Amino acid sequence: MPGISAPATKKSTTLTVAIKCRPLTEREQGRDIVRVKHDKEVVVLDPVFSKDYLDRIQNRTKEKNYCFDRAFGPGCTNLDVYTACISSVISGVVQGLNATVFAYGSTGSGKTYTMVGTKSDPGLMVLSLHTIFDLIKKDKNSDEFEVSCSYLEVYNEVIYDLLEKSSAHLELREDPMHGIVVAGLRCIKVHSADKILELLNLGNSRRKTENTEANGTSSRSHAVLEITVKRRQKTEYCNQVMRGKLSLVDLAGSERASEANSGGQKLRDGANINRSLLALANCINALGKPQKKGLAYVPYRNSKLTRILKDGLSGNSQTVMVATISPVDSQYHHTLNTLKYADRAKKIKTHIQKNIGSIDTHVSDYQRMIDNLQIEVCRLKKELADKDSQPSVKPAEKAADDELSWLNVLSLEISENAQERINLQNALFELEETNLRIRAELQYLDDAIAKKQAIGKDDAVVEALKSRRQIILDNIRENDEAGINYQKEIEENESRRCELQKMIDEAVSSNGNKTYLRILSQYRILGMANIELQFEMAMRDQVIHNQREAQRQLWNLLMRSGVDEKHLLDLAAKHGITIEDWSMDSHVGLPERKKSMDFSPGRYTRSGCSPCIGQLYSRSSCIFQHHEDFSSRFSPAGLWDPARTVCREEHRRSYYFLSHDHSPSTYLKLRNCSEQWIDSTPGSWFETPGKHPQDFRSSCPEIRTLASPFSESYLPASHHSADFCQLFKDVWNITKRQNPLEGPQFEITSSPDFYREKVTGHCETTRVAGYNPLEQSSSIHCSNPISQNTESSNCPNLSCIPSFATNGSIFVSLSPETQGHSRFV
Ligand SMILES: Nc1ncnc2c1ncn2[C@@H]1O[C@H](COP(=O)(O)OP(=O)(O)OP(=O)(O)O)[C@@H](O)[C@H]1O
Repeated sequence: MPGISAPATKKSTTLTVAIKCRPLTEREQGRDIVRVKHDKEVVVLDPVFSKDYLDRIQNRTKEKNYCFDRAFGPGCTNLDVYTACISSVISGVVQGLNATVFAYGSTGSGKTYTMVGTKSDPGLMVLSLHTIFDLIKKDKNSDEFEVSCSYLEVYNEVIYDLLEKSSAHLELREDPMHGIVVAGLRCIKVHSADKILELLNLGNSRRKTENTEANGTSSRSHAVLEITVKRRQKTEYCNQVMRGKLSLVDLAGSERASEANSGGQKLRDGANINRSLLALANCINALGKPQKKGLAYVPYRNSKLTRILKDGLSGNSQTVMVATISPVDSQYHHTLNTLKYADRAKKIKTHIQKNIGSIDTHVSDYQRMIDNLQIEVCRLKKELADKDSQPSVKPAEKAADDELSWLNVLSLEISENAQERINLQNALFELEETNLRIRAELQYLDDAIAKKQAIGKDDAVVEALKSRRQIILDNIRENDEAGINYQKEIEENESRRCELQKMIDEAVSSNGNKTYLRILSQYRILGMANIELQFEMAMRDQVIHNQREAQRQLWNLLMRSGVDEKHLLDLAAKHGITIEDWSMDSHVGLPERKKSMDFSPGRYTRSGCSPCIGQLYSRSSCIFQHHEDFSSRFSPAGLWDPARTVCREEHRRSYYFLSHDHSPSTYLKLRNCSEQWIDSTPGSWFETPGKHPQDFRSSCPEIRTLASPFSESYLPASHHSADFCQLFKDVWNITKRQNPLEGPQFEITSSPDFYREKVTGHCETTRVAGYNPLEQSSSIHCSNPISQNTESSNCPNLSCIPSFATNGSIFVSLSPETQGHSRFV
C-alpha cells in the first residue's frame, strides 16, 4: 500500500517511569528493605539493620529516597500497574500512535513476571493485547482494522525470530521511512487476542532461559513483541490510514559474572547481556542529561537492543519504563542501581506524532494531493530564496556550515566508535575476571590430583577431580574463544577508527578554512579521547586502589613481624627509594605499628617531586597489581601460601598502558618478541597521524597484544618491578631470619644473574629458580641440600611448576607440603 506521510503535529512528552517491587520469594532469606509510600515514593532502607544509634540519628545511613510517576509495592498486581500507567498509552496505539513498554531491572527482580505474568496475574503483554482487541471491537462498525504481530529476541547480539521454528540470524536495516527495521522478520496478521497469546506462548517457549544462581529461569535474551495496528475509516471520502505500533520489551537478566557463578556459554551470554544493558544504560544516561543544543549524542548504535529501542527511547513513541526491584537486603546495590537509572529516565523526552498515511482511491485524490504538495514546495522554495537573499548568510559561511555538519556526523561516528570499544573492553574484562578465577581453581585441582595420585589412594575422588578439571578446561577454552572474538571486534573497531580519522584529516586539509576546521576537528577528537581516558582512569584507579590495599597489608605484616626498621631503610636507600615520613623516632618501639604507613588516597600521590612510597608503589604495579588481598596469600603463621596465590598475568598485560607512571622510560620500556627495547614516549593521539595510538600500535605489534588477555605473548616487567621484587625479598629474608623458629624457612639471596630461593623445613630440599635478565633465559633446578644433587627426581616432595616462563617472567609453585611459593621477575 503506497502511502504519503502527512504532516502531523508533534507533541513532546517525558517517559513515564513506574517502579514495581516484587514480594520476597520463598528462596530468599533476607530482610525486606523497600518501602513504597503514597504510590510514588520508594524508600530503600540501609541494609545493615544494626546500625549504631548515633549513625541513625545523625542520618549517616545508606537509606535512599526516590520519587517516580508511580510506585507499586509487593501487594500490587500486574493489573494495578497496567490500569495506572499503561492502559492510556495502549489506547493511543489504536489511534495511530507508537508506544513502548519495557521492564528494566536486575536479574530475578520480576521483569518477566511483569511483562508475561501468570494465569492468575496476567502480565502487561497479555493485558495490552486484550485492550487493543476490545478497542477494535468498539470501533469496528466505522473503521477497518488490520493487526499484525512479530516477536523477536536478541540473544548474544544476534536477532532471532521467535515466531519461526528455526530462525536464521536476522539483520537490522535503517529504513528511511520506518526507521530501524529487522529484515526478514515474520509479521503475522492476527484477528484476536487469543491468537496473539498463542503466538506469544509459542515464542516464549523458544526463548533462551537458564538456571542461574540468581534466578531459576533467568531470561538470557531480550524479547521484543511488536503489535502493529492499521486503522482506516470506512467512509467513502476518507483515504487516511493510521498506523500505530506497540513494542513490549522484556529485557534479559543482568548479573555480574562473579555473582552468577557461571562460566563458558553462560558467561558469554552474561557478557553480551551486560554489553546490551550497558549500552541501554549509556543511552538513558545521555538522554537524561540536560543537553546543550546540537551537542546531544546518544550511543544507540552500540548494541542491537538500543538500535531496536531507539524510537521508544527518544523518537516517536509514548514510552513507559517499568523498573522492577527486589525487596531483599542482599540486592541493595542492584536496587539502587535500577532506581538510579529509572530516576535518570524520568528526564527522557520523546516526541509523539500520529502516523497518518493515505490510501490512493481515485486519480482525483492524487491530483488533489499533488496540488497540495506543489503549493507546499512553492512555499518552501520561497522561504529558501528569502533566506539565501539575506545579507548575513555569506556563501563561504554556508560552505563552512555544510562542512561543519559533515564533520559533526564524522565526529559523532568517532564517538560511537570509542563508546563501542569501551563496551567491548568492559565485556573483555569481565570475561577475564572469570577466566582468572577458574584458572586458579584449575591450579588447585592439578595440585590436588597430583597429591592424591602420589599417595595412590582414593581413585573415585581423583576421577571426580578430573571430571571437574575437564569442565573447567572446556570453560576456559570457550571463554578464550569468546575473548578472541571480542578482540577481533576491537580490532575491527580500531580499523574503523583509522578510517574515520583519515576522512577527517582529508576534509581538514582539502578545505579552504583550514585552521578553523583543524581546531574544530581536534577539539572533537579530544572530546572522544577524553571519554577513553576517563575509562582508562577508572580502570587505573581500580588498579591503584587494589595495589594500595595490597601494599598496606604488606607493610602491616612487616611491622607486625618486628622488622628492623633501620635495615629496611638502608635497603630502601640502597635501591634509591626514599620512604617519606618514615622516621625512626616516630616508629621505633611501636609494637602495634599504629603509625605505620598511611596509604590513604591522596597521601601518597605521585604529584610533587619527592619520591615516596606511592611512587615505589606505582613502579611495582606490574608485579602486584590486582592481587586482591595480599594478606590472604599468607598462612596464619605469616608464611606465603602458595595455594592462595593467583598470578594475574593477564591483568598485567591488559592494564600495562594504564600502569605506567609519569616517567616516559617506565611508560614504554617494553621489550618485544624480537628482544629489542622500545624506549620512546608516545605523542598525543591527535597531533599527527603518525602518533595515533593505532599507528603507534602497528609499529609496535606487541603492544596490541597487551590489550588482550588471550594472546600468546607476554610482557616483561620493567626493571623497576625487579627492584621492588628484590627489595621485598630482602625484607622478607630479614624478617624470617629474625623469626627462625616459625615454620618452614625461606632464604632468598640474589646474585647479579639470578635470584635464589632455598626452601628448608618440612621438605629437605633446596630449590633454585633462576632468571637471568641479561641473557633472557630461565631455569628451574631442584636440589637436595645434603647431597647437593641437582636432579629434580631427588625432590619427591617438591613440585616446581614454572608458568609464564616466556620473556623473562617465571611463576613457580611448590607443592603444598613445601609451603613455599615465589615468583621471580
Ligand atoms: N509480583 C510478583 N509476585 C510474585 N512473584 C513474583 C513477582 N515478581 C516476580 N516474582 C517471582 O520472582 C522470581 C523472578 O522473577 P522473574 O523471572 O520475572 O525475574 P526477571 O527479572 O525476569 O529475571 P531475569 O532477568 O533473570 O530473567 C520468579 O520466581 C517470579 O515468579
